[in-house]
Amino acid sequence: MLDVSVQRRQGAFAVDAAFSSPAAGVTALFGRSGSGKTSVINMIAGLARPDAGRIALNGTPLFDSARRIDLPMEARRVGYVFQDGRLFPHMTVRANLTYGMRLVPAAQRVIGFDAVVGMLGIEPLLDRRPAKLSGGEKQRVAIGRALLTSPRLLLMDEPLAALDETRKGEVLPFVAGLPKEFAIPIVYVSHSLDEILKLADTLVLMNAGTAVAAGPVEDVVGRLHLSGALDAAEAGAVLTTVVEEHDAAHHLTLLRFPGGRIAVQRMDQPAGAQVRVRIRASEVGIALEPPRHSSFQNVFPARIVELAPPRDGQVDIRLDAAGAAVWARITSRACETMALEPGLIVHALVKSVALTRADVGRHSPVRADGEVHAP
Ligand SMILES: Nc1ncnc2c1ncn2[C@@H]1O[C@H](COP(=O)(O)OP(=O)(O)OP(=O)(O)O)[C@@H](O)[C@H]1O
Repeated sequence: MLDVSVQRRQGAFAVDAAFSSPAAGVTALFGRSGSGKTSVINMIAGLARPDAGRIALNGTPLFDSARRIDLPMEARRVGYVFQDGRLFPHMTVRANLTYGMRLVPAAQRVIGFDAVVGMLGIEPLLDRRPAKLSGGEKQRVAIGRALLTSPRLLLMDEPLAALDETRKGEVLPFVAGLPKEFAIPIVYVSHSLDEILKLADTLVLMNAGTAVAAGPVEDVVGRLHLSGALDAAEAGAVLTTVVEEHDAAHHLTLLRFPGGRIAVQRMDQPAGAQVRVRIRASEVGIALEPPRHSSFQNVFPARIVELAPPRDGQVDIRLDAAGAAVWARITSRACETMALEPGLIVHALVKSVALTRADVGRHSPVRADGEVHAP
């Protein structure tokens, strides 16, 4: 486990955050700009000192104010990938990669040069200098450099933020593969739910310096809704599903979850693959009877769990579809006309055209022991 409980005042801003996450897979630190995400990972890395608190990795304290423990950065064995890579400009890619590796005693080096270079596909770049690399290539080298220090924990601060969509798409699969390839837990700072959907096992929600929720991504995203941490347009749910089949003629992929089937824009994942799909509340409607003639491709029964207070004439409603949380957003007028209330069984309607590739991410959860769940 990674246990973090830190307090630190920096100017007018106070961090007072506590959370625990499995020391396996990817833990995303998510929240608005200025919520304290970077401050927290800087304290884990040893770049910033908490005023008080404790940080421990698998029971080993990295910092403990009560016991006066404050391991220097190098003794923490934590790798750090910054937004902008920060490669040494005067060194070749090879020299950048081996720089960190040499600082680690040979006996502690558990990750090999060839394995990292192969996994990140950077072999053709080894003799170039950073100025001759694209943004995505630089970030892959920065990830490689951090990995070659054989860290016990890898911290990544929005490593894709400086990249355009194409480059993001190029680097993201490498990041997603790291926990499986190298069994290193990752703490990943992001304010993009799309990235989190594709990468993270655990989600820690930061708000105004505090960790307001922590847990499996699906659970926390469902709760994010009412926390004010998401813009209204982004609010919704994340479902874990399995690819059932492809409908090539209609350019759709059919996903199965305990509550039913969902058709999404055609994706490349094979049948049987586990994928997550993000369904925004604004894409979900409610009917009292299953519609007989409608364009909605996705209709499944669900029970109303709670109704949020109306805002600007709209009501967000949490539904339970065979254990999966789904949010619907309808007008308060429709809500009144239909006399919706907790406990009522209704039918959720979701437009397939709304569910694009950006909303679907392959995801193989990592267990606490580092094993990756099949499929
Ligand atoms: N050294 C410092 N001294 C004073 N204030 C600081 C210092 N470092 C950060 N802050 C303030 O602390 C707050 C949290 O900053 P932090 O960088 O941790 O947020 P963040 O969630 O990572 O934001 P972003 O998503 O924009 O990177 C901000 O208000 C910032 O201005």
